[in-house]
Amino acid sequence: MTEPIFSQPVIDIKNISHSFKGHRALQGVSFQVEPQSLHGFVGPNGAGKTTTLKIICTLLRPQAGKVEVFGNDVVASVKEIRKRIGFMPDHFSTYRQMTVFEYLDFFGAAYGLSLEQRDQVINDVLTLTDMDGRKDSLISGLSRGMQQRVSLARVLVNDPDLLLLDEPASGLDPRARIELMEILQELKRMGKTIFISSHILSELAELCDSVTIIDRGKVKYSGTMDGLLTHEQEHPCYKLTLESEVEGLVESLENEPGVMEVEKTDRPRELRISFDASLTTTGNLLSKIIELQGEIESFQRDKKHLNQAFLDLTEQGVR
Ligand SMILES: Nc1ncnc2c1ncn2[C@@H]1O[C@H](COP(=O)(O)OP(=O)(O)OP(=O)(O)O)[C@@H](O)[C@H]1O
Repeated sequence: MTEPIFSQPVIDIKNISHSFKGHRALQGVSFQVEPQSLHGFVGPNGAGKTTTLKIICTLLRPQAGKVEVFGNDVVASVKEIRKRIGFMPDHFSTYRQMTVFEYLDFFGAAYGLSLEQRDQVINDVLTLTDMDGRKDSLISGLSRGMQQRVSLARVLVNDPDLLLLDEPASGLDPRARIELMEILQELKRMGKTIFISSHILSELAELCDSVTIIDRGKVKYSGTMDGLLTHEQEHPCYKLTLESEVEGLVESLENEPGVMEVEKTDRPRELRISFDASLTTTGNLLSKIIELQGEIESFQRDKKHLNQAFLDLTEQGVR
């Protein structure tokens, strides 16, 4: 893994507020995004995600507060910032009657790349987004998942250090979603910082290192994913996979003090166990499982449980 290039936060938001015709879309929002991290930005519809993204990528000036991207002020250093970021909006804009190559070539030219550079860059970004074979396809004929990947390829044309993605997974089927997440992980490995908005926390839980949760224009949490778990950790939930079935294990665990629920998941030999942390510990649970002759294959925190944390923090919760 490469060492972080920047010691300062890539995005530093200090106390920004923004209103539209008297409606307060953002109220005193502050948070930071660390270099080379995958940072989730989660909130229900209308929470203020797009407004914040637009401010970060210099499309909207904050009415109060200060935003720095790579240490540059978003109001004073628009050009410097734009050179280093790539913004992917939540909808595919026009250009549907172009081929994938024409579309990327158009943006490459707009970024001032020469003909030779464009050929090279377009091949690279199509390989990265797994769209090699689709160079000559019309954009209008591509599936939504493929259009999202072309949109991502477009964002990569100027080799940005920071990617800002507005709801990139919305409307994608599970397979396309997984493929997109894999591409984002690869981009992170390449040293890019990725800021990704979503209204579904579970969609980002496995992917992101850190997360900011926003609701009705106010930040409810900002920090590591694991920190979010500890933040709301009164009733933690773990997934247990056993080497082999153990008869009566579910019932025995359910009778343990502090255990709230034990349920079998769709996967073979996998159980989901939630408990009251003030009454028992993971150590107690593991001891009990071993005592009952359970051979443990894996025992890990269930990140889907994060949805509960999100519901606790926001009034509307996840859809
Ligand atoms: N141009 C605008 N004019 C008036 N109101 C606006 C404008 N843009 C956003 N808003 C309002 O500001 C609030 C925040 O909107 P924003 O689009 O930032 O939320 P969001 O979290 O991105 O929502 P969604 O998930 O639905 O896209 C909403 O109440 C929205 O209606």
